[in-house]
Amino acid sequence: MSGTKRPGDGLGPKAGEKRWKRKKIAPEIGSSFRSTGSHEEVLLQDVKLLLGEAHEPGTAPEQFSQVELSISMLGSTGDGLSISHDGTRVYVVPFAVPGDTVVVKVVKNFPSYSMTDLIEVIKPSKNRDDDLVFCRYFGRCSGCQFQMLSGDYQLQHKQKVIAKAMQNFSNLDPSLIPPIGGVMPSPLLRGYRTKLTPHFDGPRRGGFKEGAPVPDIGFQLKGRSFVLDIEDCPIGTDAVRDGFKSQRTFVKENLHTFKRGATLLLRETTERTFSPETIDGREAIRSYRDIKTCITDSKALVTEWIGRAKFISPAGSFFQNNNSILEKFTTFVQEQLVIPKLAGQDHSESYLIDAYCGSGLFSICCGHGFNGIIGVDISSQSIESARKNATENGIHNARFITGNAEAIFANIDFPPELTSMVIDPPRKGCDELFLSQLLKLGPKRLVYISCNVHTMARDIGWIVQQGLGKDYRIDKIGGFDFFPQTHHVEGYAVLSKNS
Ligand SMILES: C[S@@+](CC[C@H](N)C(=O)[O-])C[C@H]1O[C@@H](n2cnc3c(N)ncnc32)[C@H](O)[C@@H]1O
Repeated sequence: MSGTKRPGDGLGPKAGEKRWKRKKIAPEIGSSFRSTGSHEEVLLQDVKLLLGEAHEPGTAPEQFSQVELSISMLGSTGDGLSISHDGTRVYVVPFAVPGDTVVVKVVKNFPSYSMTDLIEVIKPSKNRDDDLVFCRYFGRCSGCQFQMLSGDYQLQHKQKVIAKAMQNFSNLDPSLIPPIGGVMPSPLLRGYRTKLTPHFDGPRRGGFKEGAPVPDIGFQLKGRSFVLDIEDCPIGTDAVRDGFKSQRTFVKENLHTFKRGATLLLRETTERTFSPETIDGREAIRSYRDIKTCITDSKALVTEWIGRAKFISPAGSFFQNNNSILEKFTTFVQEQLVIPKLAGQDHSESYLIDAYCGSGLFSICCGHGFNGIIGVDISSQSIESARKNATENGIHNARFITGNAEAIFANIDFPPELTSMVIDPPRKGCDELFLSQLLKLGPKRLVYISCNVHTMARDIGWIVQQGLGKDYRIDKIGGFDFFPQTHHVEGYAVLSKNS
């Protein structure tokens, strides 16, 4: 990519693609609010870090002007960041790496930073390796940000993102934050996503007429509000990629049946057939064969295996979508759930709370050996799957309830000193009602899992602060690379209640 001027061909929008994605106005530096962990808020923390606390925003560059910049930092939102020569403004440059010298076009100005399109890399960083890029849409699609970076570089960056999240969003004294652990790699760096949801826009009213041109079908163009036509996504598993191709054909052939734009569901399902093997007449390790296909009906059931655990759930319901890492991940979570005092002992006297349990991932993969389990999720469909999946996988002492996460506290009769709790909320994190009831109950061990390390930092900061650092201490923080090639990271934090 370096040294080549290719506007509209991998480095920026095509001619005419001027529409800037309409976004909520980003809160500016110094405003106070309960953090939401939004993209804008995270970006602003990085801007603040680069500019320092005391600064007067400098004059904004002219919109659509071109500027040459040196990239000094990779931000937590996955964009390269550069500071202006006078130190008063940050430029946000997609697909840029620290050490790159680039030419950018200014697209939109905010008081302290400017959003840009990358026009040209004139001197590539030693950290950039464009030969690693494996997708022809990279540089225009908003899905991946890091294909030009090695796997190790991505992991180290994500570890820094978690550290910065703790520093900027937890409100904790640094002495209360343990060193951030390394980010565990994903066995697959591409071809890992078991679910993709490409989409297309439709006419404002009246539906697609017979013979109407086929709309672009794909993912959002980076920094714009419209769809980039994508024929294939190599981040998806083979089954999902095949499904993508046939769904594109289906839409083209049946366009007139769509009243408006739509999101297509592509979700992998696995049919596993075992061939029993016997040694000396006794059944031994069973070999199996998997046939993987793509389901597109959100109500149809899909099957997924994690080690020996089998999960069946509706295709449209939530499930972690990098299967290749889930066995390693759930084994890790299981180890963290052991109450330290009980380590090495039979922990049949201990109990598990699975908050935001979905279709039962942690209750089932980590729940063997617990004396009792209770899970909660707002989705009745997921709870129905959790109940069936638990029974099918030999977990017979679990109860699952449908409701807001805090509803679980009225149903718990476990002794808190023998109770571990896994908390895996959606991106927005937990609300204070849930957290305050959690503190009141005081389970001995907490394992917080999140796909948004910023709301995770906010919530565990709150838990620790409420007890003035005396109730809960943070034992471990780190991450798993659920989403290689993207800026996302799955974070975890392990907390113990002081006795
Ligand atoms: C990140 S997913 C985790 C699901 C599950 N632990 C897993 O790993 O498969 C978050 C889950 O929280 C549920 N959820 C969202 N808001 C909730 C709320 N207010 N109370 C309870 N569950 C909620 C969603 O239905 C979803 O299943």
